[in-house]
Amino acid sequence: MPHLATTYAAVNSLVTLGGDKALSSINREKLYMFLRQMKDASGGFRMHDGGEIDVRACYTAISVASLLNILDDELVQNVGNYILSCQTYEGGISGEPGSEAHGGYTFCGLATMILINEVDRLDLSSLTDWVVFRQGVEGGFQGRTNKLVDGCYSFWQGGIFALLKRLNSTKGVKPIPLGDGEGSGEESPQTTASSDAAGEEGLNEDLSLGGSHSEIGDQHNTSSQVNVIDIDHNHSKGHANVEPLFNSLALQQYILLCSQELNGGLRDKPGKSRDHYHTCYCLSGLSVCQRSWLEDEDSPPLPRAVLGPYSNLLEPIHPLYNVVLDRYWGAHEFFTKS
Ligand SMILES: CC(C)=CCC/C(C)=C/CC/C(C)=C/COP(=O)(O)OP(=O)(O)O
Ligand SMILES: [Zn+2]
Repeated sequence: MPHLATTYAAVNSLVTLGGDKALSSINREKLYMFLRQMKDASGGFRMHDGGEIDVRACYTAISVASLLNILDDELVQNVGNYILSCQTYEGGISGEPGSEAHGGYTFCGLATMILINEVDRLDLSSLTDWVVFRQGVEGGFQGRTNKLVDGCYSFWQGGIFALLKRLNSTKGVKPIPLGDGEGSGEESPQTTASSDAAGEEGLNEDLSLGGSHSEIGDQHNTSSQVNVIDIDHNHSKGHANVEPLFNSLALQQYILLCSQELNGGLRDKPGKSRDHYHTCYCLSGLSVCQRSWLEDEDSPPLPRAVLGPYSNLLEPIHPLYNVVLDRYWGAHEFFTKS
């Protein structure tokens, strides 16, 4: 049975492999049809035929569609309303309406809202307030209030900071219209999340977030205002620094010293076993954390921002999709042309 989680993992894996052979092996027409079949009348998505509707399904569907350049109005319709209905009184986002705010779903919800260009509809101030209190004394993040820290939240919560930082950086999200170019030039509203990260040098410079989606043939209606962002890493502006809204060195300490298994691989916490899931999300969390002082993602972090030897520095990732940044650009170019 096709499933959105495995679809997301497979597409990200192929993008990570990169190259024409891997990228052209994805049947985008059939994948688009699958995504349409998973779309629910509520606006949300199901994980699989007859499966659960939740924020993770919305993210995996929209992320894959965006990465493959098959995102259109039909897929986007009412997703934003569904995600909004999951933002809780605490400020974070739950898996389904009425559930508890959780880091995994908050990342998924925030990233989805950015990808569909509706992030300004969330209460970003209370979301920021919620996430800044999720770092434990151990240095790692917990997924939800009063729970234990766990290495995988280094990305789910740490990735939220990476996204908020870009939204906060005065440059905002530049809408790129699909199809006929209608609506171009409009700036989306700036977010008002905590401005603590601002105030340092370089924050008034342009970090445009822009991208474009093309159609697969004439199949999809892409005529209206479906927008997407790409984080533009092409502006080199030296070493502008912003203070992260969490303790970056403490998180790196937790990942490297508590989550790392001496024989290789990473884990939730000492006493737990290593696995691929925690290895992936601890490393992605470490990568965004090492760059949390940087306003400009294009320049390398200063040595003091990287815990331990500078050889600990990981490849940058794209924080919306969680793929190595270089490979994201390869896929972006490939699917923009084809
Ligand atoms: C794209 C993708 C794979 C998204 C998944 C997002 C994600 C990690 C969602 C969290 C799921 C969940 C119910 C965790 C609680 O488990 P728990 O009660 O064992 O953990 P906790 O005590 O830390 O809350
Ligand atoms: Zn975990």
